[in-house]
Amino acid sequence: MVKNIIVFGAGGHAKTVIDTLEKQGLYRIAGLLDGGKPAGSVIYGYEVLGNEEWLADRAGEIEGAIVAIGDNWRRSQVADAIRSLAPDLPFVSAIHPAAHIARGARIGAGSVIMAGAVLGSDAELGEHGIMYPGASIDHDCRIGRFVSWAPRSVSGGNVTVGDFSAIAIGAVLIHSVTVGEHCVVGAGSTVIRSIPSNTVAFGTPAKPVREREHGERYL
Ligand SMILES: CC(=O)SCCNC(=O)CCNC(=O)[C@H](O)C(C)(C)COP(=O)(O)OP(=O)(O)OC[C@H]1O[C@@H](n2cnc3c(N)ncnc32)[C@H](O)[C@@H]1OP(=O)(O)O
Repeated sequence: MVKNIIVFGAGGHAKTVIDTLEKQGLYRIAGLLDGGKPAGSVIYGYEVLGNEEWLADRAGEIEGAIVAIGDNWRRSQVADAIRSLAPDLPFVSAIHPAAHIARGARIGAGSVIMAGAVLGSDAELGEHGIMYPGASIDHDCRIGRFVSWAPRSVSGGNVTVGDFSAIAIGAVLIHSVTVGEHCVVGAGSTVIRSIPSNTVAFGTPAKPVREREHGERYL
């Protein structure tokens, strides 16, 4: 049965999540919640109903939620707020029918996997992960929570990426490297050696460039 869900966020990233949900065809979008947009605005035919507080009174009418915010740290803050307002509300994942999910792959709740993305054999994408179009995570990778893979970023097998890290557009991670937590791997970089947590790294080969605070903007 089609479930009623709420999408949190009404910006550019939300448009891609809405498109993915529509193609997936499993959920009915009851509306959008975004404190930064006037209530009553309409995006792709879906109304902005208010901010997170809207949920407090109506949690019973809603069967699922997804946070459609591209920034990993902001997405986690909104997910935490939803958890405290509606602890029993499950997060759903948006998976495009043109994505390829290999045998044994596991997808954490609240994730978004867009068209042309590939999650490889026995690979694990943690909760609230994002794989943009053409992103590819190969076999046996372990990807933490709130990690984003920008368009055409790719990894070899057995790669580990810690929570909250962002792999930027077109980056390449060779097999078996580890990227720590709260890292940003810059656009077009080639990671051939592991990157410690809380680091911005870029270039070919990618080198640590500076340390990074939790939640520092990168988009
Ligand atoms: C659907 C979507 O839109 S998904 C999102 C897609 N976008 C992305 O993935 C991009 C994410 N951002 C990046 O990758 C950025 O390059 C970052 C965050 C890693 C670095 O950004 P900043 O720290 O702001 O670096 P800034 O732009 O100030 O550049 C500082 C220096 O580093 C260089 N530099 C920055 N990024 C890179 C890079 N990826 N590769 C090589 N050199 C770089 C700059 O040329 C500059 O060099 P200069 O001082 O000699 O002029």
